Amino acid sequence: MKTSILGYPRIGSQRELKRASEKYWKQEIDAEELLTTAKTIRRQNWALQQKAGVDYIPSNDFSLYDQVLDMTLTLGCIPQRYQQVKAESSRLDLYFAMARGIQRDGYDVTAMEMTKWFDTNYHYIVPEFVQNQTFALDATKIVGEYKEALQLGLQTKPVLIAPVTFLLLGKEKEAGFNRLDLLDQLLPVYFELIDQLIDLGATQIQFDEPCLALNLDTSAQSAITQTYTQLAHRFPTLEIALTSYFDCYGDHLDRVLELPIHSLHLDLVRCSSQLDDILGSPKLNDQLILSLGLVDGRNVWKNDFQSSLEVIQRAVKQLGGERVWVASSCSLLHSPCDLDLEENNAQLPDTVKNWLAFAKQKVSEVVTLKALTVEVKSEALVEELVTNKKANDDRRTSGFIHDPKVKRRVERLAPSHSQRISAFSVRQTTQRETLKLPLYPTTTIGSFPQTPEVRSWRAKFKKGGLTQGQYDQLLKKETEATIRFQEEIGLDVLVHGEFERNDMVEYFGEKLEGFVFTQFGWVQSYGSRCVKPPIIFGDVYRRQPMTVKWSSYAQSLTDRPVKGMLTGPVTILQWSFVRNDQPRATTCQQIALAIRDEVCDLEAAGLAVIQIDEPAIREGLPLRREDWKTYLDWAVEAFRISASGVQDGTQIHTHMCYSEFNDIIDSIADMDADVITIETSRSEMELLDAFVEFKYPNEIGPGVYDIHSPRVPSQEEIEKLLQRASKLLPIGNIWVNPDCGLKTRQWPETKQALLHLVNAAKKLRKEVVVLA
Ligand SMILES: Nc1nc2c(c(=O)[nH]1)N[C@@H](CNc1ccc(C(=O)N[C@@H](CCC(=O)N[C@@H](CCC(=O)N[C@@H](CCC(=O)O)C(=O)O)C(=O)O)C(=O)O)cc1)CN2
Ligand code: MET
Ligand SMILES: [Zn+2]
Repeated sequence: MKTSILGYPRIGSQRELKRASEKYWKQEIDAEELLTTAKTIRRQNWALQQKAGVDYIPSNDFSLYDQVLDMTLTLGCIPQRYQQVKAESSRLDLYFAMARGIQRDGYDVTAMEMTKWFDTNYHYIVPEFVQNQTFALDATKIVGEYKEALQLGLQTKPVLIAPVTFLLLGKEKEAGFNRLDLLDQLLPVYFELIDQLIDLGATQIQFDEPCLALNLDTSAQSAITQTYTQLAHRFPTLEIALTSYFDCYGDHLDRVLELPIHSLHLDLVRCSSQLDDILGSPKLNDQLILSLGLVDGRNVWKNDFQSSLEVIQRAVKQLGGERVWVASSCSLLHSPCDLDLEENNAQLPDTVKNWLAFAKQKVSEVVTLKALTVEVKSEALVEELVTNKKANDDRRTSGFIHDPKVKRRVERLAPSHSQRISAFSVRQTTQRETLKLPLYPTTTIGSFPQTPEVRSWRAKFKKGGLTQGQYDQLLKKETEATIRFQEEIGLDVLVHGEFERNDMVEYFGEKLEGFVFTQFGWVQSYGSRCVKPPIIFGDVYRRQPMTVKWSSYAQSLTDRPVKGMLTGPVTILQWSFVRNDQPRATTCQQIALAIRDEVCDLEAAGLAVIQIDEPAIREGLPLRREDWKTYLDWAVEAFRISASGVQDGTQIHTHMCYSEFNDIIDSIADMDADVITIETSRSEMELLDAFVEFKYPNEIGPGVYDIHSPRVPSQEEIEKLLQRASKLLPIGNIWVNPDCGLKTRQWPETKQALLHLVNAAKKLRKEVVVLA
């Protein structure tokens, strides 16, 4: 029996990589210093897994920004617009230009598109393909990291984003071809890469094909067969570890069982039934190794050894120990690094802490599970089993997590709780009378730059260096300055700026009951950006108003409407680590009721516009279509519960980034928000198609400013986007806004970009008047 880890977090347990890359981008350190930091992290990760006794330790799971972008560069799939950067800059700077865009030294090139990695809060950079796409190998990174590990005496298992998934994750940038048609040209480049790795001594390669967790059309299905047939033919001795995760193989199961592969990985956390499906399948040959993904890479709860051991034993009984591996369910990229760092965390009671395991602990769990299966049980091992059972029993029976009041309120939910008083058309008329906004009303998505100063005040306050009064005073000043700025440039619906929030989810978690927090539980979201998801361990309710103070303060400063700003129930759920002892739908209803109370309190405090952000609603969609309806039903219902406590005149906004809504547009419409602001600018309004086709009835603000890049869009660019939107949507329904919040931006670029945005809206208003 062997143990295997699919990937380890690469930000460093103290976010060393984040700090180094941000310094590099600001030109405060040179490439060498950044690369040294990266190397240290890799070495620590490998050492940790080696010390724990993992058999198959991954390499190329490290990335300076994103593993898909790494593969894009490795395969030489560099879009035309970067050719000049490529010719004139280092590989590193080309890489970052593709990830973030570049607007300096005479360059002005937009970034590549970024989107969600399956149903996670991780984002990858979308490969771009053209009809006459060519590929060319640049093995620098993969080979470099493989050699680096060799020098440390370690033979690793390189991890590759595999060919079919690579193509499917990308996008055709021209009409007239299908990206899967590129497979024949792509495979030889993979072969060349594999040749090099084998020459260096690699015996096993992990081929990540998570597209196998999705519904695939017949051409994608045959692409899988073609790829692995050719690979096996070309490399007869290579141990092909075919890896998918996040859901079952489903319909693809027979196909993958027929592939000439060495091992097949199963995510048994997301799909516990598939082991028995496979063990019972006549297609299972007598050599295939099963990699049992039992240790959850997506959540923070301790593994339940007893039930994992039952699963392992079932597999071993039929296959023999040689054909069974114990593994993490997916890459540990989605787990926080190390629970041991939470030693002095007052916000994480020992009771709850004892129920948790982070990446480092999960590595040990994988190893311990093997030991418990194959070794003669030493006293220490028995002790581990007993302690683990105690922790799991304790969580199951803890009085800490159940609150009858909360459960009763959820049980009493009635259809009227998710229904606004009047239909949208009636509400729109009322809101037009009361809000008196111009055509093309302008607004922002909520947050303004979280400057190092703002973050340092919070850090100081948390450490006791500032009193509550001093901290509030500083935040008030920042809020007031932001209100004044918005008035000055002429925005129509203002926001308070969210300066008091560390993060749009963690902040609400801190205000709600049923959550605990880590101090160092960072998880990469994209590039250098990390989140610290709160942990929902028990029933959720609201103790007291959470945002009313800041919103009403901001409203008191101005005659223009200020938009109250809340995170919606589905997003709070999706971006937290969620208890697994009750359905997610139930936890979501509890959160929805808490947000509903807040919405009503904001209305009562005089806020006429309230935004309930649901950027994660699309991301939470199950990977397989057959599971969509159930999810969408409860997710939309939860949003409606949170939004439906107000009068007709109160305008409810929602906001969603990553707006690939084609398949779920009816559910988006069903949320019935008065206004939805969405992300569209990087895709040049393409993402609006769904709304147009559906004849989406409510108001809509397609983003016209890509806030994920420091690049400032010109007024003309914004006008063009608005003109395009105006051809597609009823003009009276169009809002003008950025793609998303501005917290990651700096003030100078924010000011310029928003000024361009407001001026573009003004220009369009005039044009419409002329036309009329
Ligand atoms: N949860 C979540 N998911 C999301 C988003 C989001 O906003 N939140 N947005 C989308 C895009 N993803 C994003 C993810 C993170 C960030 C982001 O800005 N993260 C910040 C951290 C935010 C945070 O928690 N900040 C804390 C802690 C800040 C910090 O690092 N403090 C310093 C101390 C600073 C000092 O002493 O001066 C430290 O701990 O070392 C705070 O402000 O209080 C970052 O990586 O830099 C942005 C977008 C999708 N998913
Ligand atoms: C990821 S969606 C962000 C919405 C939030 N109101 C903000 O502006 O930051
Ligand atoms: Zn957003």
